[in-house]
Amino acid sequence: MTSSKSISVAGAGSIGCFVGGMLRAGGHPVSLLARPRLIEDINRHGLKVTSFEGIEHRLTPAEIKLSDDPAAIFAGADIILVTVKSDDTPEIADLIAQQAAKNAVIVSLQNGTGNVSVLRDALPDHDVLAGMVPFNVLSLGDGHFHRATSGDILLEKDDPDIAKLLSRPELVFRSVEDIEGVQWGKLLINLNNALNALSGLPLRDQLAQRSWRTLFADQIREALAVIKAEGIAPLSTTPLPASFTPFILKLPNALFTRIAASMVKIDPKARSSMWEDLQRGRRTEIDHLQGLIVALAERHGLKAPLSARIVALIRNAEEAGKGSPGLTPEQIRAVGQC
Ligand SMILES: NC(=O)C1=CN([C@@H]2O[C@H](COP(=O)(O)OP(=O)(O)OC[C@H]3O[C@@H](n4cnc5c(N)ncnc54)[C@H](OP(=O)(O)O)[C@@H]3O)[C@@H](O)[C@H]2O)C=CC1
Ligand SMILES: CC(C)(CO)C(=O)C(=O)O
Repeated sequence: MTSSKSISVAGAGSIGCFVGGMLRAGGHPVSLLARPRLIEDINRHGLKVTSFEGIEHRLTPAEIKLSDDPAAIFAGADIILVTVKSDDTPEIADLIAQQAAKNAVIVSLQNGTGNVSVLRDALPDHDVLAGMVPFNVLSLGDGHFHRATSGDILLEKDDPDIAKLLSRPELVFRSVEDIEGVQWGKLLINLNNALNALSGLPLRDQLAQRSWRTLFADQIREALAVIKAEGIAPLSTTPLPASFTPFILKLPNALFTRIAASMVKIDPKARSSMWEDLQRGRRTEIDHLQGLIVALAERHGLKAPLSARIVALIRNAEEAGKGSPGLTPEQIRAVGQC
């Protein structure tokens, strides 16, 4: 493999634009499959990628290929990064199947645990790799995408090593042996996406409050029991084992803040991707997060009342279409006395 690869982003939004922009700044030719409104934004303002540590790159529209036509974006791609929301994976997989060369490597950079099997089923002739993005990216408008928390992108081990090829000091990709464990570990962390979306608070303000962390911890405990029944061992992406996370979350504010600060950097603007979905009136990924826990609980004859409650509250918020309902942890628990 040569060092510069032609990279296509399948579904440019927060993650696709940030990762795509950083890879372009690192010298790879990058093309983005995007909606017309985003193409218009980037054509007008350029693509700006920034990060909480002070990184900033500005790319002119001439430096990045943009189109809403999958044929124009996927033909000639060496690597296709899938960055659509989970409900859109079947559709994007079909578009890739129709337009991409067979030697294109497909990398899912999505949350949830089911996207890679959807891609593999639709793309049997392709090498499909699982990936996991631990950090938060905000779409700030006018073609500006801001990375608001820390962490390296983790990829399933492959030969040749795609992680090594894509990695650069400003955006590290690392290959890991047990990507499935990592995905399940991330799912536990993503249980807070819905809480953050329901709260309407920036992540840092939300997690600074013990009552929110306790609710998050209770959800993790409920999910861990279900995941264990499924025979899965989730892997933590922090130095602490996944089973330890609820204990840390329940610590008093000052102690929690000190421990959390040593593990993750988080700037005041960070919010979950589900909050962004509610704000924009889009369908969320709730079925792939708490919804999956509820489905697995049913399969094993277990109960997951807290997850079920949160699914219902997110559904209500999606239907209302008014963004975050701004609930408190007490209001969330009171809905069903959890
Ligand atoms: N945002 C974050 O901070 C993080 C997100 N993730 C995960 O990464 C994945 C991507 O999330 P995120 O970047 O936030 O999602 P976004 O919704 O911001 O981006 C996906 C984009 O793809 C577009 N899209 C979908 N289908 C097509 C198509 N056929 N042609 C052109 N454009 C298309 C969507 O448009 P439209 O909305 O109009 O359909 C949307 O703009 C998710 O699984 C998420 O959970 C992981 C870590 C952090
Ligand atoms: C914020 C983060 C990184 C963890 O909740 C995320 O994965 C998301 O927003 O989807």
